[in-house]
Amino acid sequence: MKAAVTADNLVKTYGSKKELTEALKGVSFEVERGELFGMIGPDGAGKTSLFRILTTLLLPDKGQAQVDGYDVVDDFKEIRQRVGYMPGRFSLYQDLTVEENLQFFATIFNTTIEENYDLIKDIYEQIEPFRDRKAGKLSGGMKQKLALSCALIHRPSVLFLDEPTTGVDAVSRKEFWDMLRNLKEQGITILVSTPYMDEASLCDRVALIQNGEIMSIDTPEGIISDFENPLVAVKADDMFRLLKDLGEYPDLLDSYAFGEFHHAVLKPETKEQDLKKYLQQQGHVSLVLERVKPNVEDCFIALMKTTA
Ligand SMILES: Nc1ncnc2c1ncn2[C@@H]1O[C@H](COP(=O)(O)OP(=O)(O)OP(=O)(O)O)[C@@H](O)[C@H]1O
Repeated sequence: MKAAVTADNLVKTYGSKKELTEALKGVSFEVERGELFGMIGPDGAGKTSLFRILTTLLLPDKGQAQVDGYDVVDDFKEIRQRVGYMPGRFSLYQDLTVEENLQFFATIFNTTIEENYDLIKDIYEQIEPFRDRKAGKLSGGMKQKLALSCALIHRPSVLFLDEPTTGVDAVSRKEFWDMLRNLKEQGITILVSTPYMDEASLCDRVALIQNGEIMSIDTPEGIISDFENPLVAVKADDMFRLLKDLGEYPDLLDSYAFGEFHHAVLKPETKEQDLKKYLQQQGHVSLVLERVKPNVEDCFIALMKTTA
């Protein structure tokens, strides 16, 4: 069976020669049917450009892509019937009510709410009590649920969600990922983009994207297992001076602020105790230094440095 999505060397540039932005610099990847696939990268990495190409809203300059077996340029009409797309800024009609929005999306896809209600039931039921409220008057979490219901109402086989959890509170974010897992169980292939590295662990596989290039594609566990060097978390009273002193330690590969700690990547074979002694000699007080397991954000930072 063919993959749900195949991208082969996609290139997209904006602007003219004077001011050229290379949004995608030859992006290739595949998503299997039924996968929950995360495209993870910061603002400006190229995620929106990529999703727009795959949903036939933007033409690539070079390269090819297929969605559900159809070519994104030649077969755009077929693809539009088969994909659901939830853009970063929800594509809701603010002046229409919840129910009118859903009705509208059902009508343009030549279907009815009733026909596919089983697919959206669990999601839509949560906002149904507000079905007469204008979309513009909904909370962020409710808008997100309505936008997802609208993107699903024609029962797409591949669903593209562009930064669906950006600016959404932690509880709604968690609920949203639970909804995605339920949809995956119903056989829908899902591509979701996010700038939140902690959401990587919720995907089957992820691609880490930066500056229009995919740096790595793997399961979240696979990405983490590629991080081979010892990693320590360090904190002390003077965090600013601590980062500076870490930067001067010869057996360190990298150091960066990480929440309430700094993370320090040691050269292989380097002993944490030696680093601790060095920092104590530098006069750091309330020093805490502990070996930690890397997470996807550490891997992203390490890959950024090696591909820069
Ligand atoms: N219409 C456009 N004209 C010029 N430059 C653009 C246009 N759209 C995007 N870009 C630039 O292309 C690059 C990739 O943008 P894109 O929106 O695809 O990335 P992104 O990862 O989705 O980030 P964001 O979350 O900020 O949308 C950025 O440098 C952006 O400024």
